[in-house]
Amino acid sequence: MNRDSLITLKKISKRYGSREVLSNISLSLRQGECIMIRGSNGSGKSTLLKIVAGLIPFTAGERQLAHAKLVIGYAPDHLARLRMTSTEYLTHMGRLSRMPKEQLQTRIEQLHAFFNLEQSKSLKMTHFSKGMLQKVNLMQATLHDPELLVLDEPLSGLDKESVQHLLSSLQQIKAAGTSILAAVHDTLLASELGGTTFWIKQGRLENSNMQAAALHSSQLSSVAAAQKSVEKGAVFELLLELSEQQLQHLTHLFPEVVWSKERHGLMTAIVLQKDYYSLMSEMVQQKIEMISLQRKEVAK
Ligand SMILES: Nc1ncnc2c1ncn2[C@@H]1O[C@H](COP(=O)(O)OP(=O)(O)OP(=O)(O)O)[C@@H](O)[C@H]1O
Repeated sequence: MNRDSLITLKKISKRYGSREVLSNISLSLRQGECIMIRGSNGSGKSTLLKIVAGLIPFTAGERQLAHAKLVIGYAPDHLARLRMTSTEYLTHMGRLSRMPKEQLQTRIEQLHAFFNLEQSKSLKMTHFSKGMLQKVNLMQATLHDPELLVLDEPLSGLDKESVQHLLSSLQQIKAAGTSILAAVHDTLLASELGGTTFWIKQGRLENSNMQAAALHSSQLSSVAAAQKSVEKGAVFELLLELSEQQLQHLTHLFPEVVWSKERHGLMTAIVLQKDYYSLMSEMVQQKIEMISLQRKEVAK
């Protein structure tokens, strides 16, 4: 195991019955690092996160921790609207893990202040909005001040204001040195927290930064090399001006488009031929401004 790594997965595979969901996955996460995991529904993101968090067993491979007492916080993709207050819920969670009473009380106070939920700490969670529930979900994950935070789609289904609150909380958590591993459906969290994005495709892990770097090269040969594994034909490089919401929308509709941030808030999209016409028509509908377009032929 790399000396700087908090956690390393080596050739991990996971089967549910006869179905292999994860195949030969290797991944290493260092202190302070952020890693985003993307993939279509059912591709195995949650399964991978639960393995990292130590919540489920795996079929083959190795999971190595930097030290035996590594604290990992895990936030599932949603928290139920429980018939208790956030204080009662967090107290219950803290007691389950035998946190000393006074330390637990202080920490719960701190977390309500940090997530701006002080006003609601005596309110039953049945009255909470999705954004408030997601904050409590993050509060339970950070209760023990984890070195690694594992988050399953932390921003999904939230309104713009809740997203902004959570993003700034996560930025502060990251700035304090916590490593973050998150399953995400779009580029928003990655663009705010930075780090590396991986895709799970057919049970295997692919590094999308490597894919993007290869596709970005002005050398036609490297475009061809990156493309070869996907399909033959042309690729299109678009420079676009679009809002975060429009970016999320397009990412959701076209998961194979590779995005990267440029200066002055512009984005480059590398688009495969098969997605090109539907992406263009979606852009017209969304009134997205295109600054430039380049077609790059791939030699067959
Ligand atoms: N406990 C389980 N028993 C059997 N199959 C399971 C179990 N948990 C998950 N699966 C299956 O494993 C596959 C991967 O599921 P997983 O929840 O990890 O995907 P995901 O990428 O997180 O999906 P989504 O984006 O929809 O949340 C799916 O086909 C799912 O049905």
